Amino acid sequence: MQEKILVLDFGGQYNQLIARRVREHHVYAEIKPYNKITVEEICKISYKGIIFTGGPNSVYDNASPHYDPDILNLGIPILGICYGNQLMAYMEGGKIYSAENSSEYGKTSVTVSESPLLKDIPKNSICWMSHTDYIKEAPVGFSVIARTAKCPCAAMSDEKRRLYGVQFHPEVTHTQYGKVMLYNFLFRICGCSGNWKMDHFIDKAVEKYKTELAGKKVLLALSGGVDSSVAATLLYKAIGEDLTCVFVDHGLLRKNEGDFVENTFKGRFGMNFIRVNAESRFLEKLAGITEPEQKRKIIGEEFIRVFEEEAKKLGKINVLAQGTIYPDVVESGKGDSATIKSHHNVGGLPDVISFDSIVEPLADLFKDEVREVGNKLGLPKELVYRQPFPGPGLAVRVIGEITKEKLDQLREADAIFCEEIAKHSSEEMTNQYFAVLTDLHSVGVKGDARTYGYTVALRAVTTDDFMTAEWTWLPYELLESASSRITNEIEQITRVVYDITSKPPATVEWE
Ligand SMILES: Nc1ncnc2c1ncn2[C@@H]1O[C@H](COP(=O)(O)OP(=O)(O)OP(=O)(O)O)[C@@H](O)[C@H]1O
Ligand SMILES: O=c1[nH]c(=O)c2[nH+]cn([C@@H]3O[C@H](COP(=O)(O)O)[C@@H](O)[C@H]3O)c2[nH]1
Ligand SMILES: NC(=O)CC[C@H](N)C(=O)O
Ligand SMILES: [Mg+2]
Repeated sequence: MQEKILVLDFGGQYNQLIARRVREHHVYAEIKPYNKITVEEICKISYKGIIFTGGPNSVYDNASPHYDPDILNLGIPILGICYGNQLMAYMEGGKIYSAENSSEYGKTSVTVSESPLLKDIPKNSICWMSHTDYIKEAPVGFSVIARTAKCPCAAMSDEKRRLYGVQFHPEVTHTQYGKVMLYNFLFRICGCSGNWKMDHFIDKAVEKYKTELAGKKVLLALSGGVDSSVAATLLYKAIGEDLTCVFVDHGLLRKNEGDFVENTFKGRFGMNFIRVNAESRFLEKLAGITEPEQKRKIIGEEFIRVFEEEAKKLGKINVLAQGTIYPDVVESGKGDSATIKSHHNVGGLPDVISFDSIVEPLADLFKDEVREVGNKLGLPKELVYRQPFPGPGLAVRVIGEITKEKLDQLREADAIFCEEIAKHSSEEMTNQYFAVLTDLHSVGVKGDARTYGYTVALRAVTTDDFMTAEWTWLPYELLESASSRITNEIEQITRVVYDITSKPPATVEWE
């Protein structure tokens, strides 16, 4: 029988990441919402282990999600992460507090003691935190097995009952020994053997869509980014000529991007390709709008209206396909997860759509898994390793009201920053980099005269899955030449700052 791990979902941002990390150890993992599976069902499936995820709630709120206490009596090893850890401590009689200065976000030094969960991990290392509440006293029967400066119980265990909890996130790569901890849990504690292999995702998907979409025509929203290009190639393999790719130039693209996408796709890969120039209608709809969520919703709706019009022109097309990936879904708020931002292709979709169905072949995958699929499909490297670019484009990088003039300035600033990164051969250091036109004016002096112009923020991040990220330590010389060129070459920009915030607590984009 196939070994399985249950990931019990309390609404954390990293649930799919936990499943994926387990997958990387060749153990199959299944995610279930905490209230959608009973203890009897858990017993019947005979899971090798259970992982409680993090979540946005506080355990002492009566309305917060709780598990059935019998779950601890099944004899199945359990690992609680963050909220899952706090919940286990709380329900077993430990003390959970929240204090103004108890929050920890991002990289944190942790000191561990001996435990099967922490085998082969040095006494001092770095873990990744994202919490406000903390366990002040572990429950009776549990020992404290890790501490940080602010967290008196950063990990706990009841070895006899094989119950473990960690306050930090072993599933994110920034936790130095997270992978080892999960290995220890799966192999030393749950006794897994690791015989599961990632099935041939491509073959399975192609088979599935061949059947599901037989006789149907599909319009694929193609941005020229990694995700939709991979989705297009996958669907083209399944349905060939019945696929039409529509690329919308909404006037919110980077410098020369529309032409790049058109030149890359037109007449290549054999796919039907249409470019729609829609700048004026997008800018009209966005005029005067400053609130980020409202911008995203307007763009999400306008995209769909364009796709509907194109579908009508082409005859009967009932299916819309998008390159949605898992992080788009989770940040838009799903189940018990908090809404961080409505990605235009998920939370920003309008309620009424004329397509019968939406197909998203990559919705369970992370960016780096999508790239792996792209490589296997033989897509060119410059496409597979393109840095991501959000569907709402520069609309979420012009803070405040959007105007064509501001967009043009930002396009220039962004192009200069990108050129300088290339000139300093720093592309390998960073996974995404761009300029933001802030809404802030500041006083400057150019040619002995007073100026009062815009402030541009530069952002570069290092990450593999875009769920968490660190700001990139770009060389000072690069930052200096980018700043000097931007303020010299673009008259209205008088100040340049560099964003040094990790995710969390910030996000990659500013809006
Ligand atoms: N300009 C566009 N024209 C048509 N469809 C788009 C456009 N921008 C985004 N989309 C659709 O929205 C989806 C989500 O956008 P997103 O930017 O997350 O993905 P992507 O552009 O495919 O990849 P990447 O994350 O690498 O930029 C895309 O996969 C695509 O289906
Ligand atoms: O298609 C998209 N539609 C959106 O609305 C959107 N918002 C953010 N992003 C991209 O997602 C990654 C994570 O970004 P955040 O930390 O800002 O959420 C980063 O790579 C962002 O560029 C988006 N992509
Ligand atoms: N990431 C989490 O699971 C956070 C748990 C809880 N909401 C806290 O802030 O402490
Ligand atoms: Mg994109």
